[in-house]
Formats: sequence, C-alpha cells, structure tokens
Amino acid sequence: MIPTLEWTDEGVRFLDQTKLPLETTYVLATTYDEVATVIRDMIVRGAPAIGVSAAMGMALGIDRSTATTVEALTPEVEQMAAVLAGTRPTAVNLFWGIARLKDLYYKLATETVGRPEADRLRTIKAGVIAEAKQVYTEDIDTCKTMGRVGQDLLPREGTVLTHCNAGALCAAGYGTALGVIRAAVEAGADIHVLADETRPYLQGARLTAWELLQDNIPTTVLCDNMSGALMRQGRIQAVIVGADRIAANGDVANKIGTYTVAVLAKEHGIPFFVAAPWSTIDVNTATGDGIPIEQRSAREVTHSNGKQMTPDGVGIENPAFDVTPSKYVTAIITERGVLRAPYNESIAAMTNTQTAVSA
Ligand SMILES: CSC[C@@H](O)[C@@H](O)C(=O)COP(=O)(O)O
Repeated sequence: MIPTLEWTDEGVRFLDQTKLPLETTYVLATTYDEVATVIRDMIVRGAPAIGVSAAMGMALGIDRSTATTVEALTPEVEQMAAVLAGTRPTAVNLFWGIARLKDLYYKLATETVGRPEADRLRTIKAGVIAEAKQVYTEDIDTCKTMGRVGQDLLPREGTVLTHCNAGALCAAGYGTALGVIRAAVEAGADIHVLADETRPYLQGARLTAWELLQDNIPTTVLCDNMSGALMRQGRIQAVIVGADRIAANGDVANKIGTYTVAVLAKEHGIPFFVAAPWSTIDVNTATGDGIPIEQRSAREVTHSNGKQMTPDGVGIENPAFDVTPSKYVTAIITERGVLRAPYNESIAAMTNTQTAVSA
C-alpha cells in the first residue's frame, strides 16, 4: 500500500490526493507552514490523516527551528500550533495531534531545565520527532484494531455502501470504515462496496474506488443521488462511514451527504455504522450543534476539472460536512470497542478503557 504520508530526513512526504486516481505524485513539505498548506489544500485529507499530519507538522517546525534557547523556541511552538490549527475546523483529530505534540514539548522543556541549552534543544527535537513517528504507527494499529472489532457487524455476503473516503488514504494506512471492510474481507466475507461519488471533491469516485480496486475489493461508484433507489430495491445490506468529529451524545459530523444517507438507511431498516478512532470523539462538545462546519470555496462547486458548470452570479453553498444525529447511528466502532445508544453513557463508560473489547 502506498503511504498517505511519511516522515523522511528531507521533510514530510505526502501522497498528493488532489491528483488521484490519474497521477500518483508526492508533495514534500519542509516547513510547518508547508504542512499547513498541504492540509488546507486537501493534498492530505481525512480526519486521522489530518491529525497525524498536524503532529508531524509540529515536529518538523520544532526540529527546523533555529532558536538557540528553549525560551526563544516556546513562542515559535505556539505560533506553529496556531497556524496548523487554523487550517480546517471540523476534524477534531487536527487539534488532538497538535495538542499531543505541544504537551510533549512542554513536558520535555520542564524536564530538561538546568541542562545546557544545546543539550535541552537536542533532547526536545529528538523527543518530538519520535512522538510524531509514534502517532503515525499508532494510527495504523488503531485502524487495524477497529477492523478486528467491527468486522463481525458487516454482512458475510452482500453490498455495503460508504460515503466519502474513510480508507487508507484518510489515515496513516488501512483506514477506518474501509479498514472494517478490509478486515471483513480478510476474514472471508464476500462484500461488494458501493462508493458514493461524494460531490464536490469526489473522494468516493476518485479515492475510495482507487484504493479498493488496488486491494481487489469489488467496488461500484454511485452518484450521490442514487443510494435511496438502491435501498428501496433491497440492494444495500449495510452502510459504513467514517467521522470527523463525534460529540459526547454520539452525533456524528462527517462528509456532507452523510446525513441524507443515514436518514435513508433508517427508513429502509438498514444498519448505519460509523468507524472512528477514539481521538475523533470530542467529549467537550455536548451535541452535534456545537461542531464547527467548514465552509469551502464556491469554486469547488462551480467548477469541475477546471471547467465552469454553473452560470455566473448564481448563489453557491459548500458546507464540507454535515451532522448526523445519533438516533440514526446503529453503532460506533472504535479501537476500544463498539459503542451503542445511549451514546452519552457508552462513551463515558469507555473513556478510561484502552483495550479493545469484542463486538
Ligand atoms: C476516517 S475518515 C472520516 C472522515 O474524515 C471522512 O469521511 C471525511 O469526511 C473526510 O473529509 P475531507 O474533507 O476529505 O477531509
């Protein structure tokens, strides 16, 4: 599997997701500012991948700083955190990745007080790079655990709908929703994936289709307005999606269009699953109403492949995410176990658990 991103001696190397599936090219970010641009421009995207990128951006910024004292480095670290936090507002993993590196920075800065400055800086730089690499490795392990935890929930044989890309490309590898599908297929399930095209950025048509075909998992792309008709015909047995942020009550923010799919699934008695790492759960946000929804540029809607599709002067909406109320969610699959309603209670009960429990 081609890595979504990786730490190299030259900087952080990203697979350019804006070019897939037609070109497999890479972008090298050599400063934290460049990492911020890569996130903002969606060269890397998907909640867990954004979190890992933010952690690597912080490590890169700290490592490349020319500050000669910890005192001089500290305001730079705050600036790095602010720039990275300003890229995309919805995926809480972004803030989680930044906080994890910032917390370590302050811990190491405190622990090394009294030592020569050059020695302190060396220790801090080595520490944050190791931490960023650890965040990356943990992300892959987390996705694999989610796969193991959730795979029994999918049909042994049938058609599963997904929306957006919640695969290896949205994480360091393996994927969240697609990770559960991968695990089910590895365990012998015969699953055909339906991938919503996911207008306007086409994560489903371009990315989900691309990565599943690489794994020989049969995949069919649907336009975003087709799944209701297929559900009515009994041609969809389950839905599984990822999440960008899950509120304390289980409301799920995910790619725009997810809410529509969830309501349709409930109407047709089809289970609707969400797969997300624990870092996507935001216990500080009580309900989905408190989740900030990113508004992206009108041009993503007005143009396709550089060609204008709409008349000049027409109004355009482009919210990148929507919120699915928890009443539509059959279960949330995490690396700690499967959450079920009432989500306030199941999330609170699992908050201090680290080990995966079976479905
Ligand atoms: C585990 S991926 C879950 C979500 O991040 C994914 O479904 C999604 O909405 C991605 O949005 P994107 O705008 O492509 O970053």
